[in-house]
Formats: sequence, structure tokens, C-alpha cells
Amino acid sequence: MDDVHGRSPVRPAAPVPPTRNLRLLSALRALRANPITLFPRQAYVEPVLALGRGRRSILLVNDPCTIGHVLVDNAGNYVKSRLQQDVLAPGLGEGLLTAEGARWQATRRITAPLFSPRAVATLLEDMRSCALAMRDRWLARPQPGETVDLAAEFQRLTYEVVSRTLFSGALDADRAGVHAEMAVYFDSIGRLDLSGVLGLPGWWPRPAHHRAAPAIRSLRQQIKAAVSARLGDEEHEREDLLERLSRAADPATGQMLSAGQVVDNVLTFLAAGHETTANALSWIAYLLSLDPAAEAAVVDEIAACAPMGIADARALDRLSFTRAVINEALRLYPPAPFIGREAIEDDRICGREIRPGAQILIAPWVVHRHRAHWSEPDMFRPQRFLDDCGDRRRPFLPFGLGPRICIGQRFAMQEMLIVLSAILPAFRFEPVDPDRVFPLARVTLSPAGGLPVRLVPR
Ligand code: HEM
Repeated sequence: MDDVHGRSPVRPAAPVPPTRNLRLLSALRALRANPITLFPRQAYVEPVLALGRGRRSILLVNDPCTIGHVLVDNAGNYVKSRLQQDVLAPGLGEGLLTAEGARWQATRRITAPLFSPRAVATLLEDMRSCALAMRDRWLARPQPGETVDLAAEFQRLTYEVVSRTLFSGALDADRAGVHAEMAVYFDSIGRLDLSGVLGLPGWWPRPAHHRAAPAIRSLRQQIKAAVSARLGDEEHEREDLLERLSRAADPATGQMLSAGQVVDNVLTFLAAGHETTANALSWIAYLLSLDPAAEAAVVDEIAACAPMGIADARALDRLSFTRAVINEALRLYPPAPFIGREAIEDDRICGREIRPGAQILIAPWVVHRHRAHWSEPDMFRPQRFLDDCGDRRRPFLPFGLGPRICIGQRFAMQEMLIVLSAILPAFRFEPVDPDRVFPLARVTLSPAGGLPVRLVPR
């Protein structure tokens, strides 16, 4: 089907699914190297599919009603899965992303006011100045058309945004160091290891945890120092996340977070708040580089709707095609490609008995490319988000669903719109080797080996 410009839509990089389930050893190898290569063709067609056999099998759920059942209607029966906790909890402890029950509820109540529409709108100017600083850095390069790793540039930018907006720069003393340690943490623990997949007990030695331990220790020490400095500073009033985590009480119970929980949450928001958005921006830039007409439409829209740059949140609402491009990038390359859950009690889904401990996988990577729900699922066609915007049946969940939906969704959308409107009028991006761009799933979905591009000034 042709797109709005009368051209065939673009097919961006993706693995070719194997025709059937891989044998155990190949499956384990694929799981460790890049789990998105593991899903067989059937996975993109069936409403539910058991991956693996017996007690260790994982139920892949694609059917929109069943996804709603697990994540929304019966969410109380499904906690974060063992595999997901195995990857995240060693670093993030009992932060908002990994906590359960009363502790999660209290933390969500304490942090939610900072992510309300009004609160996020107040961060607009800080986000914009971070984005413009990156653009100006690029403009100041001695060689126009120089090659940069755009993925690394976006990681740095989104880290700066989180650091400035949520922590008022309290963790900026060694920003590069914190950033590097976080990369070590994600790269080692982000690889599924065999002991986790096989469900070995917690005391079983896990090499990835061992490798990540020094980075996690150092990160926690730096965060503890920043929290102490803030608690000791009675002079300056701030209304940021660090302040809320350290001093605010849960409105329902009056209780405050413990010192350890504050550190867990600072690390959680630093990690969850920059890595995902950076990857989304990389994928958007990659997709636009493949589709010059869509790129021109975004640049024209930004010029028409925000000629002097984004001044307020209302200007963001007018960027409807740019928003469709962002959504289409989040569909094709969901930065959080897997959502794992574990049943607490018996349940029944899609005619199957679910026993306590059953592992459920909802994979936006698969759901967003499912043959039953999307036409031309592997094609880049942003227009689909404008044509069918009333169609709520399509399962689109880059930010999750239900009570555990991403608290930073609005923050991330605003940030992406602001970054695009700051940089796209000044530059276009030419991937150095578009054929080598390939999605790699760790905790998040990033371009394997970064995204080397030529920065071409307009
Ligand atoms: C494009 C960017 C982002 C994507 C795709 C994304 C995706 C997600 C997803 C899928 C979940 C739900 C996980 C689950 O149900 O197991 C989640 C949760 C979360 N996200 Fe995001 N996220 C993004 C940006 C952000 C930002 C900017 C922040 C903070 C500033 C953030 C903080 C969190 C936190 C703290 C949670 C846990 C919420 C809870 O369990 O109550 N995320 N995110």
C-alpha cells in the first residue's frame, strides 16, 4: 500500500523470524545474544503461544483482551516476573520500577505529583535548553558533515535532561562517571543469563551480577552523598524529585521512604528516565533518514507550528504528524521491548490454566508487529496513527498499561517533541552504513553498536 506521499513505505531493519521454535541450545544462545531474534513466525500470528516446554515455559500473550486482563483488569494477580526482577532488582532494589505491593503504592503516590500534566509542562524550558545546547555543540563542530554516534549523543542529552529537571543537577559532579557506570550495569545485567532463564535460586552465582557489582556500589555511594548533601541544605527550596523522595510523606499513610529506598528510587528514575527516551530518539532519527518525505513533513510542521521554537505545551499539541512519527517509531522499536509478569494465584487466560508462578511475557516488540492487528506491520508508515487514531483495538503499549504504566510517559513525549523541534530544523542525519543498523534487545532496545551518522547542516 502506498503512503500519503504516493510512495511505497519503508521497511526498516528487523530480524527475520525463524520458521519454527528454535531447539533448546540455539534458543538459549539467541536469548543471550539478542532475544528479539528468538520469536518464531507463529509468535506474530497467534493470540497466545507457549515458548519452551514444561515448567520453565513462558506464555507469550498477544491478544489485546488478554493483555488487558493481565495488565489492567486482574493486575493484582500478576507481579513483575522473576526474569525481569533478576535483571533489574540487583541495581534498582525497591525503586518504583521493581517494588511491589504497599511499598510500590506508597512510592507511586509520593512521586506521581511530579509527573502530572501541569508539573511536566513546567520542565519544558529546561528540556529545551538542554536540546539547544546539544544542537549548538554540533553547530560549533569544525567540520560540517562530521560523523558522530547519534545514539551516544542522545544518551548524554537525555541523561542531562533527567539530571537537570528531576534532580536539579545534584548528581552532576561526575556526570560522565555516573553515566559510564550505568552503562556497565545495563550492559552486563541486561544480558539474560542462563541461571535466570532456568529459574535457578537467588544464591546461585550469576557472573553478570558479579561484573556489575562495582559499578552499582559506586553509583549508590555517589547517590547517597547527593542525598545527604540535599538533606543538609536547608537554605535552598526546591521542588524536584530528590526533594520529594527525601522529605515527602505518603499522602495516604504519612510514612516517608527509608534512606535505602530513596537511593533505589534515584537510581531507578535516572536509569528508566534516560535510556529509553535516548533509544526512542535514535530510532526516530534512523527512520526519518530512511524516509526523506516523512522527514520533510516533520520539518515543515515544526516550521509552521513552532517557528520560534517550542514556547509552551500548547505548541506541542499542534505537532500531530511529528507525534505520529514518534508513535510509529515506538511501535516498530519499542524501547522497553518486554513486559514480564508472574501469576500469584490460579487464573484462566485464553482457555489455559494459569498456575501460581506461571511466567507471562507481553512483548511490545511482538505485539506491535502482530499480523492480526496491524496492516504492513514491518513498514514505517506514521500516517497510520493519523488515519486510525480512533481505533482503540490495536494493541499499542510502548509505555505499558494499567497501574504499572510508565510514570514518565508524558515527560518522555514532551522531551522527544522538544528535542526533535530543536534539532531537525538545523540538521539532517545520514547513517554512515544504514545496512548495518540493527535492533539489539538488552533491558532496552537500542541500535547495536550505536548509530554512526553524518550530521548534515541544513
Ligand atoms: C520513550 C520513553 C519511555 C518508554 C518507552 C518507557 C516504557 C516504560 C514501560 C513499558 C514501563 C512499564 C513496565 C512494566 O509494566 O513492567 C515503564 C515504567 C516506568 N517508567 Fe518508563 N518509559 C519511558 C520513559 C520514562 C521516563 C522519561 C521516566 C522518568 C522520568 C520513566 C520512568 C519509569 C518508571 C519509574 C516506571 C515504573 C512505574 C511503576 O511501576 O509504577 N520512564 N516505562
